[in-house]
Amino acid sequence: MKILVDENMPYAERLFSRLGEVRAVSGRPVPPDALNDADALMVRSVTKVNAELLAGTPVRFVGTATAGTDHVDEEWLAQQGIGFSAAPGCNAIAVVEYVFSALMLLAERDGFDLREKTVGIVGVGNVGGRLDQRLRALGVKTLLCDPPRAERGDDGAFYPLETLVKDADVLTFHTPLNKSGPYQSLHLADAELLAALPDNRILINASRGPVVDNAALLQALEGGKTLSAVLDVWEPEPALSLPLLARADIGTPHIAGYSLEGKARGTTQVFEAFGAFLGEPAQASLSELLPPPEMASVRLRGKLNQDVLKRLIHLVYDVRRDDAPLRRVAGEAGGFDRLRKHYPERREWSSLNVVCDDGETAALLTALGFSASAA
Ligand SMILES: NC(=O)C1=CN([C@@H]2O[C@H](COP(=O)(O)OP(=O)(O)OC[C@H]3O[C@@H](n4cnc5c(N)ncnc54)[C@H](O)[C@@H]3O)[C@@H](O)[C@H]2O)C=CC1
Ligand SMILES: O=C(O)C(=O)[C@H](O)COP(=O)(O)O
Repeated sequence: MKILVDENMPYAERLFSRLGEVRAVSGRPVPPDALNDADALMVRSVTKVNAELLAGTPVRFVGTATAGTDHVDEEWLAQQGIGFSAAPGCNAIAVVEYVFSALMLLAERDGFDLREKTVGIVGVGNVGGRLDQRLRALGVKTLLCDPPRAERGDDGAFYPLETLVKDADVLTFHTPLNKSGPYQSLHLADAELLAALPDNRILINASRGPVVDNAALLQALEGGKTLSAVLDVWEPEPALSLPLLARADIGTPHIAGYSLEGKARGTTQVFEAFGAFLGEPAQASLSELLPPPEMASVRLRGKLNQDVLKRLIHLVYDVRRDDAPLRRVAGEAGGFDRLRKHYPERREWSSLNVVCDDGETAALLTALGFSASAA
């Protein structure tokens, strides 16, 4: 059994070698000769998986250690009888913490209290749903837009996108990239939506670049639109628009989901799915894989206010850490991918044990996702 894994998939060699012979290769592009004798292929979002890549190869299973699947032609794989698994929700917490990190930064810069803002969440699945929970735990009002869920009759109040455009101070996109169909999300934020957005709003895209029409956004910003833009994903990648990056308030190289925990969950989820495909139960736990965090514990005195929360959030992950390097290298060939490939360790809030002298603070931090206790 020969298993090809993307070289940027942490722990893949260690886990998949329990099931076969592993070879780690580049994902953009996958060396074509590597596919000639591969039985399985484990990719990340940078690899387009389709007939062009796999026709005529012996590959029988494809796993992607990602939540998004727009890089995979699932219909073609099914037609060919090739097994497939993604890793739904693996990095949702990381994306939520990215959004919080960005909002805390803008709140400090522009002098607002997040609890006085309304956050509109477009796409309320693994990411959007967790973001909603944490924002509400903090006392922030949210407005949710998810037509597929609304039409399924899921619990909760769902609003049309127009309502969020009109009433939300922050518009944050967490949909898959649907290029067509009833729930098309390609250019969901288009010139018309941008024109309808009142001044001084915040737009966040940590889903897929083309969910926001990047040319229309640049045109709006160049035309004097007062809008703060937080962009983790770009149209196109990796050759993003440098003028748009220059206008973005925060710009990062598609790393919102790049916590170590998120990446490790991605690998373990596809490892377990491949084991099930082979009929060989395979299990892996994060605790056997993850190293101890660099910063494990802090003591917190008194009540939690926004400033203290911001400092705690930025202690674990500060989005400026990823914004500055992108601005430095975005114009260089290969710069975008290099930052992603050599991504420094980043942990999730749960890795920080916060010992509080106030019980309410400990309870709130726990609800937000930190490991908190009162002592
Ligand atoms: N920047 C990054 O590093 C990451 C980006 N992503 C992207 O974010 C997307 C969302 O991630 P998850 O929440 O894990 O996916 P998910 O599949 O759990 O949730 C997506 C939600 O969007 C809704 N939706 C679909 N079409 C919609 C539309 N046109 N308008 C509004 N809602 C719509 C779905 O009903 C679903 O509830 C992924 O598909 C992926 O493309 C995910 C993880 C990391
Ligand atoms: O899971 C997803 O969907 C993502 O967007 C990933 O964070 C993308 O990471 P790579 O697979 O491109 O490393």
